[in-house]
Amino acid sequence: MPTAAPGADAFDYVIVGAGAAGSVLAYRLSEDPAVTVCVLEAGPPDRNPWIHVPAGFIRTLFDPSCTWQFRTEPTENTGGRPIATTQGRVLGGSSSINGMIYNRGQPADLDAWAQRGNRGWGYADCLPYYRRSENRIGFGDARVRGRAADGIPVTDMDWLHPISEAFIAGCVGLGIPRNPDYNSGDQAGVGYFQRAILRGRRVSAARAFLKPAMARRNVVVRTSARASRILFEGRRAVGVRYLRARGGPEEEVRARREVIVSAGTVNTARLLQVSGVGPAWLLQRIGVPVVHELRGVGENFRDHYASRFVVRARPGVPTLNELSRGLRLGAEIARWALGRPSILATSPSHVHVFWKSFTGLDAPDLQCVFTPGSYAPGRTYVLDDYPGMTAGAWQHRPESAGWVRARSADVFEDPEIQPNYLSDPLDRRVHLAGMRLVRRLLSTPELAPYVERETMPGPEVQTDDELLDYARRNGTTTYHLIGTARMGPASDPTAVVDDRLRVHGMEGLRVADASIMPGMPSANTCATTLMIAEKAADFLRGREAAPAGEAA
Ligand SMILES: Cc1cc2nc3c(=O)[nH]c(=O)nc-3n(C[C@H](O)[C@H](O)[C@H](O)COP(=O)(O)OP(=O)(O)OC[C@H]3O[C@@H](n4cnc5c(N)ncnc54)[C@H](O)[C@@H]3O)c2cc1C
Repeated sequence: MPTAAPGADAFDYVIVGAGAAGSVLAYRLSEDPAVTVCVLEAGPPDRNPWIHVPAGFIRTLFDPSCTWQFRTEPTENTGGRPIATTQGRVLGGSSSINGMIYNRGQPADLDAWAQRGNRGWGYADCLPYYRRSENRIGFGDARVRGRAADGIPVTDMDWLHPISEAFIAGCVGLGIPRNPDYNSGDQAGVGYFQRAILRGRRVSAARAFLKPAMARRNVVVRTSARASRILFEGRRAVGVRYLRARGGPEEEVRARREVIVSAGTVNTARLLQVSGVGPAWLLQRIGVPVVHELRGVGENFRDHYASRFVVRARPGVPTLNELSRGLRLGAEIARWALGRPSILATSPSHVHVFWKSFTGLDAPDLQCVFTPGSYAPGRTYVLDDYPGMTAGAWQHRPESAGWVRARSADVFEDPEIQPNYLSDPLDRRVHLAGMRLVRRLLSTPELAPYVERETMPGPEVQTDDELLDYARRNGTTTYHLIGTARMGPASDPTAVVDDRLRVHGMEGLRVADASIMPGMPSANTCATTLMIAEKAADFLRGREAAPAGEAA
């Protein structure tokens, strides 16, 4: 039984991770002035100015001072390449470095969670929590969209490019309807993305939720505090040990009520493992005594794997590539400073297409994205020095699953991350259909006036084998990591948390972040993570579930 380290202090709740989920939890739990909350965050405060300028995404992604520069294990399906699955390591977590897209997915995603035995997680049950965490500014059905003053602002794209308009018109010409609100519960169609951007600035979960929480007297946030171990008395979590630097002295904070792990899909699994909760064989391998065997910890890892097509635009078309250089960039900066629409305040993807890999499907199984700019071959987010446009596609709900496994008990050593991208035959089939759809979307008569030629993969790549070979050698993550502490009933031997997010077999320990998702939403993952944290806050506060919303 661990004894309190010198200087240990105690709070009602200790939250590990000030990311998307941790920020919401800190805000909601501290609404009760009678409780105290401590948040441990491995990264620094979010003072880096590039975090707050939406276009700064390109810079922060590669900056190790505010990111975990994780790499996956190479496989044949990634052409022997490791893939950079970078995550945010800063206040706001990945919501401080992400693409800012707000996308809830499809009602059926959540209904499938409920069908797996997770009571209270159907779409109608979750809808009030999406609404609670959102402040939709713009069009939307009031029964579905949230207009909470303290929610994350979700605005419409305000910088519209003629190429994007032509791309959308081309999609409509192919029979894909224009969708006025893909977050309404009816996702199919084409249109502009909605974003967590307000008045030209990114609104991370830290800005929306953590900062207001920090203004309260009952919240303490410790930055550069990397949790190294959850402390247990028997099966009960009683606190957390953390390190300020590798090899430094361990400090300790005690939890009177509960420890909540919100460290993100990779780090949550790793922290549970190094604390003795996980597959016995793995704990033995890394030399950690077993507190409780749970073989699902770190398993069921999923991500979206995307392939992108690049088209060279006709000379003279001012795409993002030209607008982000020289005098034109100066003009864009001036527009941004004046609060006018500017490329500095856009999300990396501008247009969405949610569509089907074959006709006859009930709902889209593909997400396609389009941007009137292009990136240099093999280099993520470095713009080409000629006019270009990019479209990509990924499968909504991949079957391929992998794992996250600690390599040692040292939380400064990156864990093994194996997503097994494209390993399931269905995923390869849907991925191929997505690539062929993207090519069709880039070949419409409406877009033709802007198109010179396809440069990636290029017209010589035509057969299924050639396209898959291109996907294997050039595909990338979309950074939507989920599933390593999957929610499910105790009868499921691979479940990690129950439907109130309590870790099976333990007391005083919950997980609330993207890792609990039992299946991949048909979407980018931040909106659903915020919803999960809102629900977790109600569980922790012993509140009745919010009345179920309208099912779509
Ligand atoms: C580059 C990128 C682009 C993305 N684009 C989008 C998008 O456009 N739209 C969308 O919906 N989703 C997007 N996502 C995904 C989305 O941001 C995540 O799903 C979401 O942030 C997950 O929230 P989380 O709370 O689970 O983890 P995170 O937000 O990653 O937060 C986890 C926090 O825990 C901290 N932490 C980890 N380990 C420890 C430890 N041991 N001790 C203390 N603190 C610790 C981390 O530093 C981090 O701050 C993107 C993600 C990335 C990385």
